[in-house]
Amino acid sequence: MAKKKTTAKKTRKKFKIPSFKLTRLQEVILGSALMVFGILLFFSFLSFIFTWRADQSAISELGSREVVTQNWVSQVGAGLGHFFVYEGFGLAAFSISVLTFITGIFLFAASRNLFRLSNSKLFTLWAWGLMLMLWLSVSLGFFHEQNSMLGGKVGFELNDYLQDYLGLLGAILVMAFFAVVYLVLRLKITPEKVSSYFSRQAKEVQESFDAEVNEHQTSENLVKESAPLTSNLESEVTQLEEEKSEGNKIDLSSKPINSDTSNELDSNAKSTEVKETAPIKRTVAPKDDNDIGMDIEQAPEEEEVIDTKATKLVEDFGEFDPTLELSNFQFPPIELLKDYSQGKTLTINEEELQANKDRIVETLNNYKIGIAKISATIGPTVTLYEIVPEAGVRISKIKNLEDDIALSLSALGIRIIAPIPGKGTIGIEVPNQNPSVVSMRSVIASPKFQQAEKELPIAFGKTISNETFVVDLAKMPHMLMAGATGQGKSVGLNAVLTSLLYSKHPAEVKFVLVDPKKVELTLFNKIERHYLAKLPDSEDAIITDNSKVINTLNSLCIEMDERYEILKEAMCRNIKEYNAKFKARKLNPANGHRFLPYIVLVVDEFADLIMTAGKEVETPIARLAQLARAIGIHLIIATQRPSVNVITGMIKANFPARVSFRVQQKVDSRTILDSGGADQLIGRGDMLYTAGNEIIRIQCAFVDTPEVEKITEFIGSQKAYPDAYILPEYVGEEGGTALDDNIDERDAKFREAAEIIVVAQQGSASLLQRKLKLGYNRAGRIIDQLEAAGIVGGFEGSKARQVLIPDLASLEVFFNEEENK
Ligand SMILES: Nc1ncnc2c1ncn2[C@@H]1O[C@H](COP(=O)(O)OP(=O)(O)OP(=O)(O)O)[C@@H](O)[C@H]1O
Repeated sequence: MAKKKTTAKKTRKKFKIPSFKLTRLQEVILGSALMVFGILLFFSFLSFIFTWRADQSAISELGSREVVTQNWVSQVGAGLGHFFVYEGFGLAAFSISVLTFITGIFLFAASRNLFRLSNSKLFTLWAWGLMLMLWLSVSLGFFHEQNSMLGGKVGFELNDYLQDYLGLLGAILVMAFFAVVYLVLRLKITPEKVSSYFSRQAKEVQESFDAEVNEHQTSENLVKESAPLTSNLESEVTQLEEEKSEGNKIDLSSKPINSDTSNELDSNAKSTEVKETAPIKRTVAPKDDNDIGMDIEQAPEEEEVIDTKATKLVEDFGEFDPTLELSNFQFPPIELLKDYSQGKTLTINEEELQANKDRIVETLNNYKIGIAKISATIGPTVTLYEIVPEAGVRISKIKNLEDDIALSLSALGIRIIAPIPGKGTIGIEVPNQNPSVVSMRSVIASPKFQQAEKELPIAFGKTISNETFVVDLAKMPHMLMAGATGQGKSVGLNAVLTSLLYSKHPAEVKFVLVDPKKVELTLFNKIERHYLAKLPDSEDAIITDNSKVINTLNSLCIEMDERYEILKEAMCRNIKEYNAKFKARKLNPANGHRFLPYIVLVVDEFADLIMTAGKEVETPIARLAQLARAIGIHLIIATQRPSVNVITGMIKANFPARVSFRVQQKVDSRTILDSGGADQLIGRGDMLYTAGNEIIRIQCAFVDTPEVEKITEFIGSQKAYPDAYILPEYVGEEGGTALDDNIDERDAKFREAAEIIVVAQQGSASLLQRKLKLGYNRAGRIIDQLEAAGIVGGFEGSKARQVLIPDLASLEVFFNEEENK
């Protein structure tokens, strides 16, 4: 599925429909011209059908004023008809007039808003329209004998050609095959759909038939049943009279005159009422005179309701497509990224390898460690030498000598892994003399990234064995990133963001960017209305002011709570399940359900933030980190100073994925990775990654500022949402307080809110949120104020509050009284 998606995406990237930029005036003029031309074509063709014989002789002389033609559009009509219908496609040529007319309307009526016909859709319309025309023309070619006009010359010739090679039967089969292809690809008609359509139709017919029959039967039964009742009575009365006259004693109780009949009548009436669930009844007759009969009643199987509302909605409208609003969004093409390797592959310097090997063997020999085998894996920046020590050498010995060996090899960036987990060998990583740059382009283009079946795929770079390293941010679920200044942290953050820009539609992911340095992430301003999220009323989506960060973090906490609430209501455990359910139209948007994009919070310079805001940021960050994974909020926090007062225990415990570029001291490395090694890195994107278990050395992909600029410009120049993704409003401690009925301190939208609540007779904050487009907090505060004013009742748990004012007129009276107080 995901593979299909990527291939589709690839084709979309490769094939670009040329976009002609016309001014609105040009569009109107061109649109009208095409509409007129379409109509002209239509009438030319139509009249050509009737007048072609009469005009045939004039065709060769067209152009001169003296020529008289019968065609309604005169010489032009005769010429067009001759060209398109006679010489061309026969009756199928009408498609051209229709397509031309539609294109005209599209341009004339400002297209997008009225007809939702984008350039690409128009292109598809033409392509399919022309193919259909060709098919029709060739198919009508079968009837050439009867009327040569039907398929036109093209239809006839192609049909003839097919028949020469395939015979009549073969040609018919081929045309039938193309018809099937058209139905399946264009109209999306599959055998399943056809059969489900017919079974639905059959069911409907059956139901209406049943209903009619039952109606009929009820009335008939009533008539029939009343007849035996009267005849029974009559016969019984005569019998009684006879018996009386005969002087016999009569036991009236033995013959309940009408109990049977009335029962039957009852049951008949009932059977029509409960038509669908009526049990199946039958009677087993007695075998002989001594036996008694038995009535058997069998309950019918309950009907399965397959046609639920959701499946019907999906059948009618297809799955919900979150990308529909920006359906023409084009992912940035790979060409925007620079290829730093310029086609060069990793070159192996034999001499360097040999020299390093000799030094390793010699150094280890100095410590009396014999080597049985040594092998090398060449990576982009470092080469891993894997050593199998001679039998009897204890690994702990090598581990203890780690620092000494590193010192003896005396090169920056040496890291000793003793043993390599799962291998039982010892690894020594030695930096290459000529490290190669891992370009972002190479990792984005790699199949590993393109085919990654991940929610939020991040292509970090390449591992030591030169494999592209792709991880899923959604699984991490949060990441800490550390590194001394100038070691590649900002490039790393850009690589993360670029990966997401190349893989996720704006509807699927939103970024909250916090950049106290004010310069690192500013480039992303251009994609504000596509990919960024911000607080309501804030001007810039990228947060550079530390005081605003607190509001944003708290707002994210509110978003988190809201998301949990709607997930609970939808009975989903996580965002993936929820979105799948929403796409399948099982959740009603009228109940506050919506497609939830992932939110990625990126904080650069976290140390700075902690220093200025301390607990105020730490608490919401820790809360988000603890709880936000299931509802699709993921945090990436970067810092230069990975000291314990910045990366506190609480934060560390909730960030299992850690990335470290080169740090100054071993202690920093320990703080971030819980082990040394990051102090031994060589910088320039050389990094260690851990998700809790083993530590992987990666060369981070390099993406330069101009590349990011090009990508953001490409995205920013496309049609965008009207605004950035708006986060819930958060009002700090200083905001209004609850239950104080101070008229002056009431919210500006108090009155409007009161009217909404009274009209709906439902005191719920979410109703206000929806109708007034407010944040959760503000809506909640208004509800509290409404309670204080006596318009709504008290909190009633999960139920909506009671509304104490019955209608708008009473509300008006209420406000008037309040004013006069
Ligand atoms: N992956 C990489 N490959 C090659 N060179 C890199 C890579 N990452 C960074 N560099 C080099 O290192 C320089 C500094 O990188 P970067 O700006 O990311 O550092 P930083 O850690 O963010 O520094 P600061 O914290 O001061 O902003 C870059 O300009 C680039 O030349």
